[in-house]
Amino acid sequence: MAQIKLSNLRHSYHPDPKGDADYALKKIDLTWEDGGAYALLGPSGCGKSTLLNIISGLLVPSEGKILFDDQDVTTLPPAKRNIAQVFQFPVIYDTMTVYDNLAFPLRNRGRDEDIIKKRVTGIAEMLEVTDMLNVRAANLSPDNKQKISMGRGLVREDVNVVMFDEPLTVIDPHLKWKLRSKLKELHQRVKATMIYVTHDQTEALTFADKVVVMQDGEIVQMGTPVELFERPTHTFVGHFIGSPGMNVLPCDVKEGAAFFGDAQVALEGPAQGVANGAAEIGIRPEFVTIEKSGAGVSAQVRKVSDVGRHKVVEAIAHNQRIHAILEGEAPSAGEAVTLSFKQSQTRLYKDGWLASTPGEAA
Ligand SMILES: Nc1ncnc2c1ncn2[C@@H]1O[C@H](COP(=O)(O)OP(=O)(O)OP(=O)(O)O)[C@@H](O)[C@H]1O
Repeated sequence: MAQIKLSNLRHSYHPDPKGDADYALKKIDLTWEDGGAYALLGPSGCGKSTLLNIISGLLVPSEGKILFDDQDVTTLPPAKRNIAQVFQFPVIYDTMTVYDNLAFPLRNRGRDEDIIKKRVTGIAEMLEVTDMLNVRAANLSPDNKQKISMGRGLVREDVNVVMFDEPLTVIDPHLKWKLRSKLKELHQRVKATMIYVTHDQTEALTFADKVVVMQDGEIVQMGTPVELFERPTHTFVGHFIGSPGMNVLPCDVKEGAAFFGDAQVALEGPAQGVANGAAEIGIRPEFVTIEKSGAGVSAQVRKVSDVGRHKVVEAIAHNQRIHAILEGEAPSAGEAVTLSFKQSQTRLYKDGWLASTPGEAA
């Protein structure tokens, strides 16, 4: 196992990159601690595979370094990096038994059969595939094949990192949650450094202790699932995480106070150093309350969706769509209402980045 450090990393697929727009990875400084369970989360095209390929050695970055503990591996080929990878589609040998598939990475490294047996049966037990050990892999269902593929990634005890690249793509939706929680349990037992790449927030938040959120070649936040939910440091994180995501509303800042339309909105705390002019208010739907009348932002209900555990209300105010999550009774579409935002959860963002701090507002 190892700590993995990415230092001043940039990557461009252009032969002669000019500006930031030519870089698939803009500037990455990041440390993955030894034994951590990480998710790398972001939309399609944000640079996740590029970053993964740089860590695995399939790609040499245009600039910067990769360190495994203190060893500089920037130009080392994949075979010399001692990593395991689990891909979107199962990588297993159909003609071999499940046992031989799991044993393969160890036999490849010349391990004793005694040790192999111990590791293979241990991993099989964790994955709940012991009864399949003598079955030929060709006869397995797609999700069992992917389980074995994961097992092959986890069977070696000497890897620096295990990387999962969208490993649940081929899994039936009703089995996804099962494999997701299995993987989390495996991490707790195996204690290897794991990086799980996905564009699915549920997968990222259930698997990882820490989630790295990427957008457009940049890391916008690294934090625990709770941190990402409670204090998104960028509006992209607020919007991308949550269902529905954070409301991001244009506002006007005057001497540190934020105005949405003509109403002042009380912020969580001071927004020091934010110049007068356009900015954004961020408030999660969980912290928007709706009253039939009273003080607050005047709005009109556009739609109410019953999603089982709660209702999601979509209201319009100053031409902006605002979501609220309600547990009890909800208003009807077309009704005039007033919205209020829980002050301690109302944040100010400037140019996308968090600009308010908790405490007494100015
Ligand atoms: N081999 C390549 N040559 C040129 N451009 C590339 C190459 N691979 C990726 N890119 C570009 O680099 C950017 C990042 O792509 P990358 O595949 O790393 O993103 P991603 O987040 O993994 O997306 P996805 O989830 O769709 O795989 C994109 O703009 C993509 O078009």
